[in-house]
This record gives sequence, C-alpha cells and structure tokens, in this order.
Amino acid sequence: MPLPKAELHLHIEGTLEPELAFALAARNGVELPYADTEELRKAYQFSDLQSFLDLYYELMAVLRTEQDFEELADAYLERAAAQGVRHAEIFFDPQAHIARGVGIGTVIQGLARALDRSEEQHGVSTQLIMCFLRDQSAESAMETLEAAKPYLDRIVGVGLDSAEVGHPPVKFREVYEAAAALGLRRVAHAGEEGPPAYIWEALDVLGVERVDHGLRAMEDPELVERLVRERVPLTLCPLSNVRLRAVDVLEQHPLARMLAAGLLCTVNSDDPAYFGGYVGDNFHAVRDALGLELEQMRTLARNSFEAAFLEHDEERRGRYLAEVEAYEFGAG
Ligand code: HPA
Ligand SMILES: [Zn+2]
Repeated sequence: MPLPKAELHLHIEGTLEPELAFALAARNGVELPYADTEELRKAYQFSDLQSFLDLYYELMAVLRTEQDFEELADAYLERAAAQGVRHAEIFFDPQAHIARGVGIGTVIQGLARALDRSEEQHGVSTQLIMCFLRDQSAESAMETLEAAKPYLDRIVGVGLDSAEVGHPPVKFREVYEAAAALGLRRVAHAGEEGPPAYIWEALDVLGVERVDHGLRAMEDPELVERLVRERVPLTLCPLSNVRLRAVDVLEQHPLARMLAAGLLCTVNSDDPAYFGGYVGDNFHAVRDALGLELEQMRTLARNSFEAAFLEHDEERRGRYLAEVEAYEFGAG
C-alpha cells in the first residue's frame, strides 16, 4: 500500500499518455506528426521549459470533446490512486483549448464528469485550479476569467503557468485582484526557471498562498526566511526539474536542503506523461537519490495535506492526516 498523499501540482493536459493521444487523434480525425507512440516518446527529450511546452501544446490538438477531457482525467485519477493519491488539486489551461476552438465549458464539464465520480470510483477527492498562460496577454487572462464565471462553483482557484522568464507575476496583478474578489484561491508558478524576485512578486503582488515550484528560492536567504516564517507551501516537482534541466541530476535537487531549512515542501508530478513518472514515482525517486529517511517521506505526505485547499472540509483533512500518521512503511 502506497503512502497516502495529496497532489497539488498537476497539469491535466500533462497526463496525456502517447497511447491515449493516438486513440483520441484517431477518434477525432486529427493528424499527429509522429508515426506511432514509439516515435512520439522519442520526442520527449527536452532542453528547457520551452522545448517541453512546444510539444505539450502540440499534442493538445487531440483533445476536442467533453468525452476526451473526461477520459483524460479518468486515466490520471486511476493512476494517481494506484500511487496513494487521496486528494488532487488539478490544473487546466483553458486558453490553450479556447485558441483551438474548444470552449471552456467543454473543458470544465468534461473534466467534471470524471471528477464527480472520482471519490466513489478511485477514492480520490478533487478540486480544479484554472491556470492563465503567462506568455499571453493580461487581457486574454482577464477574458478567460470572465468566460469561467458560469463555472466558478467548479473551480477552487487560479494559477499561472507556461513560459516563465520575461513574464513576471506583476503582469497579472489586475487579473489576480479580480480572481480574489470572486473568492478564488491563488497560486502561481514562480522560481522554476525565473529568479527569486518572481517568487517575491507572486507573494506580494499576486497574493499567492502557495508557490508552484519555488525551486530557486534557495538562492535568496531572506526569501527562505519569509517562506519558512509564513509557512508558504512550495509544490516541487523533482522529475520535472531533471527533465527540463532546471537541475542536472536528481542527486543535486535542493529538496533535502529545503526540508532541512524548514520550508513547507511538497512533492508532485507536474506533467507525468512527459517527465517519466507519477507522484509516487517522484516520492521514490527523491528518496533514493537524496537518501531521504522514512520520517522525511511522512513529512512530505503530511505537508501535502496541510498545503491542500481543504479549509471548507477540515474534517476530511484531519482524516487524511490521520492516514499519514497511521501509515506503516513496508507493510503490505
Ligand atoms: O512545468 C511547467 N511549467 C510551466 N508551465 C507548465 N505548463 C505545464 N507544465 C508546466
Ligand atoms: Zn507546472
């Protein structure tokens, strides 16, 4: 039995496995520029974030109907459950779909079909976080927030993703103010490739409650001190960092130093179909590469539930935390 955990940094479009991509391409009459799944997998060699994003956006062409989004989410939830995920806060990128003529309602309602039966079917509770593409304009982000208004009961918060460098958080100040006024929680990718200054800005200008990645926080001791003092969660994605060359090898990942510094770190999979593993695989990889003790693994699991947006259901958070405390490593 795997360690119970929450996944808080997961792009649903990044769970599109090559087999499902080809099945959906065939069903929707979409031509993919790869002969088969093997040739597609060979393209999964990335030099940085942008080289990944190019493929990530290209493959999305196969996602067209509610059923496609439902099957995508269902496949993720099944895999996540098998790796101990009890609660998932799932990112989606509406602008990437709207640009292809797929409406935000199709995306949200399709995902919702899978999410609505997830607890019963997979034992995984879920929430959705709508991300804005930071390499598109602030106006486009604001239009997207407007388009999401009929579906706000399905969305717990907003996030910020895509190409980071050159697109500082401050660009989205007004959008985040509008999101906060609608009662939405706020997170943002910061410090994946971008500098620590982007993490400060995400906190101070956007008012984020969690930082997605935050990998480069360790370059700035004052920032670390603040993140520790305010217990701001960081959603780290170790296998992603290696695949996108943010760190050279997993053995050099700062996670162990970040935990030792007192940061509220969580471990997540980001885009598991592309980066070689789901969240349990990330847990095992850091344990092995960094020599984490079992108590540190338990801390990571505990942190994930502490950092989850479960304030509306503290009873549930308490149940999940109790599962972590009761977990016996090596049993079963
Ligand atoms: O890791 C990521 N970083 C930024 N944007 C993204 N969109 C999907 N995955 C990512
Ligand atoms: Zn991400």
